[in-house]
Amino acid sequence: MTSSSTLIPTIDSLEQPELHAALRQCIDQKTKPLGALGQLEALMLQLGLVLGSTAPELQAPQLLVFAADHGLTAQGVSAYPSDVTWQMVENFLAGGAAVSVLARQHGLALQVVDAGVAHDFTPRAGLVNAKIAHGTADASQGPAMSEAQCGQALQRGRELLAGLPGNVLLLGEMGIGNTSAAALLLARLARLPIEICTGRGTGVDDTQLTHKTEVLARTLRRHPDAQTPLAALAALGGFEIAMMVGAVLEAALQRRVIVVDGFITGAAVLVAARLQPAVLQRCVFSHQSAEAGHALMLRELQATPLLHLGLRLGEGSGAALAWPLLQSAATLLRDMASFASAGVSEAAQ
Ligand SMILES: Cc1cc2ncn([C@H]3O[C@H](COP(=O)(O)O)[C@@H](O)[C@H]3O)c2cc1C
Ligand SMILES: O=C(O)c1cccnc1
Repeated sequence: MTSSSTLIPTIDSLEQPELHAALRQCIDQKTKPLGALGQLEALMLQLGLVLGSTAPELQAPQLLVFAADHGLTAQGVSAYPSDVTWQMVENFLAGGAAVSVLARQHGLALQVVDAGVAHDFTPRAGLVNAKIAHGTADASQGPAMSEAQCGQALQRGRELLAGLPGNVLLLGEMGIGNTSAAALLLARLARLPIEICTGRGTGVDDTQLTHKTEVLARTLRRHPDAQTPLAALAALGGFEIAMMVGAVLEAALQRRVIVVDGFITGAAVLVAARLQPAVLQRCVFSHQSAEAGHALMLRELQATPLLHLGLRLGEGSGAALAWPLLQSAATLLRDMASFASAGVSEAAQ
């Protein structure tokens, strides 16, 4: 594998005390009671800090849906067959999936990245071929991917960002079995019991959930040495997750706003944050998923999600749904009058 210093960029902390003070002042001087825009005020502040302006403009938002298959599905950890991964990729490209509809509604440029689907696609517009392999190996039997493959996925993820227009990246994913990979990464990197990290994913019943949890517990025991973020990613992760880690790191380096979706995109952000903690300054957490481990993951990341809609879909659907809130935050910051400009009296005393 290429040395991790070339794979992993250094993400500097956004230390900008003057801009921070200017943004706080700007937000507090808007014509509203102090703090009255609630969580949107934190978002306004964050967008200003990431984009380096008291009048930030969100430009050409790009939604990338990273797709891959998982060898662990051989152990019966999902309610759906692996073929759904490539079939849903076709559905994304045909414009019929939930994320396709939402991206169209909101004017988000959508591309599907084949990070490692076990299927050969016909090349076409909207589909990026970044296939590392036809699915990972079964992580209950050995490492999901080699260190070299993990490095390739990180590198490809970084390269995808080069030349991508705009200043916002929205994350999405598709991969039958990937709630298992995400639960394994959460358990290992946050040192949490696998029982509380494991959820129903596509909707496994009680018996299947018990089985899934046993498989994941066994898989963790199979990889006692995979303790660092990169070792855990290679042993337990997936190609779409590894490629998202690279994309998140590069997007952070380029000072893009990163809109995180649910449990699986969150797992990629968890790995990236363990490598370079300052990536979190650039991340907006769109929603809290109904997937059991997601609340724990968000707590681990000290993240406050924007929406609580009981979604458990993935694809980037939550990120797309939260997009109008980011637009509103940026527009309010730019266009709202101040007490002085509007001639409105400030608080008494
Ligand atoms: C039709 C269909 C569309 C989806 N879109 C996203 N997922 C979601 O479900 C999968 C993860 O759940 P598990 O770990 O249980 O397999 C991922 O592909 C995720 O994106 C879907 C799942 C299905 C069945
Ligand atoms: O939270 C998610 O992103 C999620 C949950 C269940 C299934 N697929 C994705």
